[in-house]
Amino acid sequence: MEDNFQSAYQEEEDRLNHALIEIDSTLERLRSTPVYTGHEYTEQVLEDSREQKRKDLAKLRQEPYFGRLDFQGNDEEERKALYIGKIGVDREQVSDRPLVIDWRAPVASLFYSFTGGTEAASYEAPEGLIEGLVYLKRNVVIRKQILERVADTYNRDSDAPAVSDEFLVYRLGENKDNRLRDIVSTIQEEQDKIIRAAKNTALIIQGVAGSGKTTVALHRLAFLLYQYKDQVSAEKMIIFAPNRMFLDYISDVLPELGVGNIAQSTFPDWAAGVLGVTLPEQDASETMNRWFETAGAMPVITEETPGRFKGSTVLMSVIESSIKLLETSAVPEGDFSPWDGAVLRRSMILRWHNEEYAPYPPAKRKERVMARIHRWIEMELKKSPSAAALKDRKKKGAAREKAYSAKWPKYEPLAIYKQIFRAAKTPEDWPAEAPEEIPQAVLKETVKELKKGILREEDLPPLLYIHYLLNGNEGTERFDHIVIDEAQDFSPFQIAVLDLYVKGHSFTILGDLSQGIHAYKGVHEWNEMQSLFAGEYTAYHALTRSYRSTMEIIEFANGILSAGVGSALLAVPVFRSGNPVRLISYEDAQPEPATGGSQRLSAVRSALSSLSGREYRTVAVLTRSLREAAELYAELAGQFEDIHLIDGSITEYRGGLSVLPVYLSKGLEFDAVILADADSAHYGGAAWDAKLMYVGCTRALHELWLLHDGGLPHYVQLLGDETVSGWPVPEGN
Ligand SMILES: Nc1ncnc2c1ncn2[C@@H]1O[C@H](COP(=O)(O)OP(=O)(O)OP(=O)(O)O)[C@@H](O)[C@H]1O
Repeated sequence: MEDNFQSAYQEEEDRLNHALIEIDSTLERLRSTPVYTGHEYTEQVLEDSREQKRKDLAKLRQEPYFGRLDFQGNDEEERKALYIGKIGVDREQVSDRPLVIDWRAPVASLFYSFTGGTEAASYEAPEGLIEGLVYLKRNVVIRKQILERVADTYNRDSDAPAVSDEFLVYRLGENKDNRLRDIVSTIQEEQDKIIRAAKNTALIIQGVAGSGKTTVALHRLAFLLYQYKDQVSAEKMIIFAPNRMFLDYISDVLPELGVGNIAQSTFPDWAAGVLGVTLPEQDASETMNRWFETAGAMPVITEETPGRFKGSTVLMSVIESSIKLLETSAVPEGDFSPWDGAVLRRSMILRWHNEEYAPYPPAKRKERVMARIHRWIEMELKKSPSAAALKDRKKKGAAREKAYSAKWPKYEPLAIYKQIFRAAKTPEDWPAEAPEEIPQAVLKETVKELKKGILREEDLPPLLYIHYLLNGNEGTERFDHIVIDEAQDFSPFQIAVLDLYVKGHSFTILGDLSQGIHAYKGVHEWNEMQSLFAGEYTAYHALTRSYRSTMEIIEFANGILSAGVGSALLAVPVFRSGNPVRLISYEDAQPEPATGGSQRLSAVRSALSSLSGREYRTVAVLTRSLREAAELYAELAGQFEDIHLIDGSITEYRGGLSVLPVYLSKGLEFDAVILADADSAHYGGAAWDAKLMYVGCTRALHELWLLHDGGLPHYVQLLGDETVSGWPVPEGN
């Protein structure tokens, strides 16, 4: 075995040295080719491709590839060793096998989809299905041109021809820094299917915590840009994520994959841009803080909860019919007369409005009709008998034209939204009552808030929809692809509106219903979103393996889900074992006795000292509410270095020690997590509380400690080997 390993290592080292020599000589030749600066188009294109290659090779020199796949197609005479890297590089002779194959190339899919066994494997190539045998799947770790590791995850000639998880487990065991990273060397089969799925489909992905949803979505964008180069461009893709700090956290992955310029935004920021309005900061919204503040504070959620109703397609239909009503009665009553003696019949104006300009959306239609009226006035003016009459008519005409225009409905989204809820004066020919589909409670609350000028996140999809119905999507280019992360917090209405701004329903929608802590506005079942699309335009995938946390943490978190939520969406761990989850009561005797402050504070301090003293790069203290996080941070700040409070306004994730409320930790991960206040006084018995605790626990990669006052919620269960109680015995005892 040792000998095999030595020879494999030697073989790869030789291959690496050859590859580096080849890369260097190509690079040198390209660098010595004079840069073309002339105006000849073909030469410019050639220069662009040379420049791209210079850049690719310079990047590739450090880490040319990460994998090797030995494959022999049924039609081929011998097996080939294919080296797979982040960037593909062809050899000088096009007929030669590429030096490095891009991980997104069709043949590279075998590296990910092959699951072992002796049977033939196949992949889809442009020329059709290619079948053959895989002989070897090998991971190589190269850092700064040095071969650090060689691991065979499959070898047809060995006794156990199954793909092993060993290399994956090694990768998962590493400590993480403060950024999400690419996973090209260890993409798993279930993830690969999503990454390579066809473009014009609304993909809906339910993935357990830590199943790689965010990571997969980013790799999928890189794949789409490669596979559909002529149809999509990075500038026309967008990622929606829950907050600006999260966007910062994921911001390194795409550049690592060689992809730039993809827009990243939160939904409110993007919506505000389209609507041309400025919104107040959403995150610290009073509702959220009120609900997250204490156990059991969450009201019962029904279809009449404002967030749920405003996110429903019922409101969408109400808006549609309201705008139709407005449109049919848009042309003011009576003929138009710019001055006495000149009359433009209403029937003519109606003809322009209802027939000639019918294809335009209402606001544009009004613009066209008014422009036509203006031209008519100018023609009429030419008939003026004298200069004095002309002057007088011009003045009168302008005033009456303005007055006539003012009689049209006000085609402005907020004004119409207010009118639909009857929070503003409605046109005379609208029914006096608000549409009966709007529940009374929603009506009352919305009217109150709109009158005070308060706009909430859930008001944005209706406003955008009104904007779209009035103006079309003129001025806003349609996206080639939209990614929605944490999609369980999105509403069907949001997706339906976004569908108006994307070509071919090209969506990647990812989320986890078990993490639906914003259920007062988000979806409760994926079908609410899937049913928006015709069957052939949508597909559903489930990711069930969790890659983030150790087995102990996953089993523990699964316990919370099944006992607290009754959910069947449990995570399957990768076999990576770590320390047991630790449950520590404030009363437990501490390794270092308290030095002032409450027992609780002293327990948090001890836990933090103990965990930050280990080799972990990121440690988080999670509280139930923002207020508690701020208070704890104030107590801890003087004692610990590199400690940060994360509140809703933070835009940059700095790593180190973080103190934050659980609901803001969604999507992030930390080497170690301390859940402060993991007791029933903070986490009540409701499913929602259990979900919140589940989110907190699943942020941990290697270590999870729960501190409590002795009263644990019913869903926190002491499992056999996966949990221990009390403080760890100090080293040396
Ligand atoms: N195939 C893989 N190989 C190595 N690491 C992986 C793989 N898939 C996921 N990971 C790692 O697992 C962790 C979780 O990934 P990610 O944050 O994308 O998951 P998620 O499903 O979005 O999680 P959550 O819903 O809990 O926020 C990351 O550290 C990621 O690098």
